[in-house]
Amino acid sequence: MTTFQTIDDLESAQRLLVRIDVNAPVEDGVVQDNRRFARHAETIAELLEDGHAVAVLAHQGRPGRDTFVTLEGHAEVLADHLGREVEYVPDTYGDEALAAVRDLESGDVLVLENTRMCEEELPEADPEVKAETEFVRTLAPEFDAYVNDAYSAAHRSHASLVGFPLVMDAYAGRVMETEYTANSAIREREFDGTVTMVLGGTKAEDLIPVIERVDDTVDRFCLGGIVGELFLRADGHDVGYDVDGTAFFDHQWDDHRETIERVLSEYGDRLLLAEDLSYEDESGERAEIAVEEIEKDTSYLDVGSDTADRYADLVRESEAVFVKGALGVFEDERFATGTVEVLSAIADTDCFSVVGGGDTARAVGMYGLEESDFSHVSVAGGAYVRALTGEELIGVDVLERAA
Ligand SMILES: Nc1ncnc2c1ncn2[C@@H]1O[C@H](COP(=O)(O)OP(=O)(O)O)[C@@H](O)[C@H]1O
Ligand SMILES: O=C(OP(=O)(O)O)[C@H](O)COP(=O)(O)O
Repeated sequence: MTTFQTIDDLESAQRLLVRIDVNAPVEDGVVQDNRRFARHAETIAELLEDGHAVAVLAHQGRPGRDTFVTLEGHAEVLADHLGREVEYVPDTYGDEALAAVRDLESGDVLVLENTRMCEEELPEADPEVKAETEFVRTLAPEFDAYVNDAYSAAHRSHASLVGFPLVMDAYAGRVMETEYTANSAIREREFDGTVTMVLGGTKAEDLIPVIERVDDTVDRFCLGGIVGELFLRADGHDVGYDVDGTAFFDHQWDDHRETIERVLSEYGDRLLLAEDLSYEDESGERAEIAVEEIEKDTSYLDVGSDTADRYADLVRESEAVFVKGALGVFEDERFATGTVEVLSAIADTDCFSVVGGGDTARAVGMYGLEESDFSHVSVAGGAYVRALTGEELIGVDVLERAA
């Protein structure tokens, strides 16, 4: 049961401001399609069929990262999924944006510029504060209603996610509704056998607090990716440092060192770290090294084969497996071993399984696995792991308040 209004409750032919989350990988400046586009395209198609006019709000990347780009490419990917023209305007709520919004007619869809290019979108603040921003105050009167479909960003208290429901009618889109229902239900399940959580990816800051909060439901954690390297650093290995200009490790280490060290010492054998890692050698080939021998100046891009085999064996013995984040840079086939071996092991068993993360979910399709091999493939990462712990999502909370 949802406690917010959904798009089923909308009157037809409205002017809608629709927040989606198509935050996606960017390679050489070009946005890559991921599962999020197809899922949100279904919501938008349904809205257009009902005669609504749709202006889309979304973010991409974080300021300062090379994935922080405009939404021009996103509009093209959405247009491919929808099979119709999608206008893009390089402005979010200035004169150009307002002119384009006023021209919208029933059945039209327009993508506004990356919300994170507006100063008032970030940083996080209370919904009441965000509702007072010029961003929200300028756009809200242009629309009949606001639809939030961005479940995967619902853990962020940013203007485009939490400001609008406080000042106008607000509804959940299909992705918001289905992801919320599926992820909330997971928490109610009980498992007789071993429950394994596989944690990787780049956003250690989202995962480290979760490890402690799911402590009583998860029997063991298999770590890889950036989060795994930070734990290896705490374990005394020369890894988990920013090298070659990366900005993944040091700030997350500074912010979470205490928790990482505490979890490492308290969890013992339940917390599994990589025993070998993989990197690119001088000839551009995948090479592997045992963690005892690793050197500080190398970028490690995947767990090694022994670690991948060990994690896959543990998955095969489990009754439930939760995955968030990739064990390596799976987008590059040379460093996909850890992620793909573990996902394949899950797909081959009939355990209850959830794979989460906008980027990680993409690995399922990229390497010939079927979504039907998993109990649930979530397009959300940080929001899904928070749902597992029963933590409230602020973006959902404001929709409930609006109802
Ligand atoms: N060792 C690593 N170095 C750099 N990137 C990594 C490493 N391991 C995993 N990744 C990256 O993590 C990304 C997925 O992590 P993240 O964005 O946190 O998760 P998601 O979007 O799936 O929630 C993948 O795109 C992968 O390339
Ligand atoms: O991709 C997202 O989260 P995820 O990687 O946890 O799935 C969301 O778009 C949130 O992005 P953010 O983590 O930069 O705030």
